[in-house]
Parts: sequence; structure tokens; C-alpha cells
Amino acid sequence: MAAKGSISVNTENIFPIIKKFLYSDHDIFLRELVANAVDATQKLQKLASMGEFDGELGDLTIQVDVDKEAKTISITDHGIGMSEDEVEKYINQVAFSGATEFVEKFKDVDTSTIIGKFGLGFYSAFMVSDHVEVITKSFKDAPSVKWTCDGSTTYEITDADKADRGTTIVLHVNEDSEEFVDEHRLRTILNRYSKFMPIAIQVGVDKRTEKEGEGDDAKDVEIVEPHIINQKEPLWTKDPKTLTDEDYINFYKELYPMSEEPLFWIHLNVDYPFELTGILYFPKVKEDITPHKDKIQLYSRQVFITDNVEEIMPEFLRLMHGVIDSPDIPLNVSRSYLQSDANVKKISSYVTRKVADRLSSLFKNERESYETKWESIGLFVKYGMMTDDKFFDKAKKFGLFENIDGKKFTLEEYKEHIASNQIDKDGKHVFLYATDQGTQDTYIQAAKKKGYDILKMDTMIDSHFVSNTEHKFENITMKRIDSDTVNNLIETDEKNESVLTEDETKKLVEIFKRALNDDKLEPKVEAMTADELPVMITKPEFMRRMEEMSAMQGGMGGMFGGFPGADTVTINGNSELVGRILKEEDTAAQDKLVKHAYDLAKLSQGNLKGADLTAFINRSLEII
Ligand SMILES: Nc1ncnc2c1ncn2[C@@H]1O[C@H](COP(=O)(O)OP(=O)(O)OP(=O)(O)O)[C@@H](O)[C@H]1O
Repeated sequence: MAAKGSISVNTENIFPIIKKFLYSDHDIFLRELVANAVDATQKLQKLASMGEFDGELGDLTIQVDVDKEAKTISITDHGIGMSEDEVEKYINQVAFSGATEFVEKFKDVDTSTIIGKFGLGFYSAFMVSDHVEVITKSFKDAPSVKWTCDGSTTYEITDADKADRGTTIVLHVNEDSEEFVDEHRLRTILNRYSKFMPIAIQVGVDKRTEKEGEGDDAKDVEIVEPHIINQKEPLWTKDPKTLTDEDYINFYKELYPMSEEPLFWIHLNVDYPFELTGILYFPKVKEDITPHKDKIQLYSRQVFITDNVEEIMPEFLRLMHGVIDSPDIPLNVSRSYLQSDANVKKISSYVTRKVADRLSSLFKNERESYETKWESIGLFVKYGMMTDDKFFDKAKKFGLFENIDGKKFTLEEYKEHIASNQIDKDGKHVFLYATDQGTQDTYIQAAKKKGYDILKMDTMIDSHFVSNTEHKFENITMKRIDSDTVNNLIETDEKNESVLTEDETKKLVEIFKRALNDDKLEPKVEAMTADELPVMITKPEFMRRMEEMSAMQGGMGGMFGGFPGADTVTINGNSELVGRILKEEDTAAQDKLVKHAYDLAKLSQGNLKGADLTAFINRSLEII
């Protein structure tokens, strides 16, 4: 048996669901109703500009009023209004949008400013109201009407005595939502959602006193001015060619009053394949790389949607501040929907590309200034390179490596810079780096003596950056300066001649094992130069990274904690002191020398502490 049919939807059941689950925040009702009022006003302006309306436009300010006694909120506009037929059509049919119809009808002219799309927004009024009235008069010559509904599926339409054109929506606020019957609260909500809408929105008045007259005649007069919420033409809607640096900086200060001045900004403007405008600012970022919350605001046609862009924007882009406005970002939906929206994904990859392009042009055209900002930019670029492969591909051309002398190089420049003596026997460029110049000085000086260049990798992000990106750069090895003795940092086929015989070498290892008396230590002998320390302690790069990783994952006593032989103890076979240790016949004196040489190695790392340090000091005093 086969059958076909259409599923019937019962309005009585679906209506409460729309009211309840369409929006996650109840305060959205105000955004929706004000957006409708803005739409109605802009439609009228459009009609006037096309000659379809020749009356006086007059004051188009939208008013939001509160009546505490009556527990009502009303939103009044002077837009196109509705005739009885239109109320029937647009308000009574849920999900029938007059906005869409308007856009369809006038598709040959620019209707891009119209916000409404779905024909659902109006019903958000019932999230906070027991009943709702719409009192409206069309701009066409039609009688005014009043529509009333208590949130059920029945409504009433009666005559009204509204004389002027436009619409007033009156919300009789329900008991649970009384918090909204408050001018302050409404201003706050509108400041969040409607701060940049294109038609003036007034909530109440501001009063202040001013002196009038001179001398004895001077008196205080009260000045009453409408309290306007919004800036009708926010900076991002303007032509970048007409704007100065000061304009951008002032706008930034308005958005983030407590922040330092931004380093630079990007004015976004695209028509295809989606529409998007906005300004992204590059803030001064220091050590703190936790992406700032609430710093990027998403708008759709100047209506605020969210500043919670987590999972919408790649993490590293969230270090930026600013505004993104796109009609292609859905307005009426929840965040979980936003994340999977194809347009939102396209937008995020567009923004990534734009940011990379801007950095690239800054680097190419203003390298000096780019370098001075590198401290902040570097964190961001490294973060991006680690987390976004597409960004990595672009950023490897403008990402910089800084050496301990403060010189900055691109990847290619640096390879060139070290090509003469930092290529190992496998043909790999060896990038040597220091994470702490204070404690790694002995190693740094030894490397410098060999003519090696050393990179500075001392920010929080650097250790992650090293292990994360090394494999993405071709033919490069990164080694911390204390990961091996200087001769072995860069493996070549050359070896220093040792002054010791094989027997002496073996004997030396035994002496050290006995004197240090620590199973975890595996001393080995190496022919270094005579002026290097008698003993060096190093930690192989691989081992240290493992340890760092395990520490990061909270691994106290984890897999690599106290791993035997984690530190390498290298005895310098060519050191004079080591020669003396070998020749010493008194065991106690020999042990003392070994311990002292070992402690010196620890001291050179800033690692000699507690009882070991006390013993070292006492021993030194004895020797002196
Ligand atoms: N203040 C108003 N003045 C004139 N018409 C209005 C007003 N408010 C609503 N309307 C009409 O009612 C229609 C339905 O409004 P509703 O808010 O439900 O949907 P929308 O604005 O079209 O889309 P969205 O769901 O995206 O908000 C509007 O498209 C418009 O034609």
C-alpha cells in the first residue's frame, strides 16, 4: 500500500513553541520591534525617494515609552503604517514577511537596508506580554486600525482614532517580565542591540541645568533633551576614503573605552559572494593570549546580534577587536544555528584572509613600523600559524624570527643568515634558540664563540610555537641552546681531538659515577675546547619537549617526571681541571673536585639550590 499526504500543523500547538523557543534571550523582543519600526521608516524614505510618497516625512524619530502604572511598553514609529488589509496579511500570518514582499516588489532598487526577513520577529512581543496592541495608520489614505491579541490564536481588529501616519505597538507586560517596564533597563538593552541603527531611537529625555543671563540676572534653567540611543551612521558604513586615522581611533575608544590605542585596523568591505562591512582593530596584546571575550561584535544591517563569537571566529582572530556587519548572518536564530551556518563559515575564512593580506601589506610597505609592533603582532601571528593552516601558508612570508641581538628576519632571510655555519650533516638548517637569556648565558656565550646565531624565544607562546610549527617549516630543526654541548648542537662530521686515551676516558666516567653517587646520572666524556666548562649539563631537545608537554597536561610525576638520565652530564675531556681530577690520588680530594665541577655546571644554569648550594659555598671557602 502506498499513500501520500501533507502533514498538518496545528497553529494552537505551534504558536507557544515559536514564542518560547525562537529566541534564547527575552530582551530580544525590543530589538525585533525596534527593527520593525526602523524597517517601516526606511520603507517610507525609500518610497519618498522614488516619488511614490509625496507627503511630509517630518520627524522620523522612533519612540520607546514606558508607563509604570499601566505596566506597558510602547514603540512608536512614523513609518509606512498598515491598512486593515495589511494587518490581516502581515501580522495575522505568522511567517509571512512584509519585508520580503517589499524587497521582492522593489527588487530593481536598492532595498538592502531592510532588516526583516522571516516574518517571525513581531511575535517575540509575546515572550514578555500578556497581550499586545498594534495601532496603525497607513501612509496611504486608509482609516487607522487597532489589532489586539492575547497570545492565543485569536485576535480582534477594531477601528482606531490614530490621526498621524505610522505604528504604535503597545505591550501589556506580563508578571514575569516586569523588570522590562523600566526606562533604564530599556536604554541598556537598546544600547546593546540598537546602538548603531540607522533611524534615531528615543527613550525618554535627559535633563540638565544651565546658567542663563549674566551677573545678578543669571539664573538656572532646566534644559530637557530627547535621549537618543543610537548613532545613525556608524563608522563602518562610511567610505574608508573619507575617514582619517583619528576617526578610527575615536570609534575604537567609543567601543572599548578602557583600552589602549589599537595598533592598526582593517576596514572590511565586500559585496560578493556575500555582503560584509566592518572594522577590525588590532589591539596591543602582550603576554596574555587568552582570546578576549566580547571584543568582536556581530551585526546584521546595523542590528546587533552577538558578541559571543566563540566557535564562529577562529580562535586567533578573536584576539582582534571590532565590528562585523553582514546581512548574511542570520538574525533570528540561536547561536548553535549560527555555528553551522554556511555563510558564517565563509565569512570567517574571508576575514582570516583579509587579516593575512593586511599584515602582508604592512610588512611589505612599512616594514620598520611592522617590526616595532612585532611584540604584539608576533603573538597573534604565531598563534594563527599554529592553529590555522591556511593562515600559516600566508604568514610564513611575514612571520618574523628575532635573534637575541634584536634583529628580525623572515624565515627565508634567517635561513640565508645562518647558511654559512648552521647547517647540519643532513642538510637541515639548525635554528638555535634561548628561552631565558639570564640562565642560559653560559650556553649562549659558547655558541656565540662558534659564530652561531641565537633566536629569542621567550614569550609564553614560543615553546608551543616551536613544537607546533617546526614540522611545517621544511628542512629546519629547532634546538634550545642548552639541549646539547655546543659541539653537538649542530651535528657535523668534524670532531675535536681528545687528549685522553680510551682507558683514561673509562676511568674518568667511573670516578664521576662514584663521586656523584646518583643512579640517574650517566656521565659521558667529550672532547670540547679547553676553555669550556669542565662539566656541562644539558637536556636533549626531545626529552625537554616531552617534559614540557607532560607538565602542561598536569602531569605531576607524569610519564617523564624524573625519567632516568633525563639530564645529560658531559665531562669535558680537554678541560684542565678534568686532567687534574684524573691525576688526583687521594679519593676524598678527587670526589670533592668532581662535585665542585658538577656544581659549577649546575650553577651556570642557575640551578644550584638548597643544600647543594650551601655545600658548594662551604667547599669554595675551603678552597680559597
Ligand atoms: N512597525 C511596523 N510598521 C509597519 N509594518 C510592520 C511593523 N511591524 C511589523 N510590520 C509588518 O509585519 C511584518 C511581519 O513582521 P515580523 O517582525 O514578524 O517579520 P519581519 O520583520 O518581516 O521579519 P523578521 O522575522 O526577520 O523580523 C513585517 O514584514 C511588516 O510588513
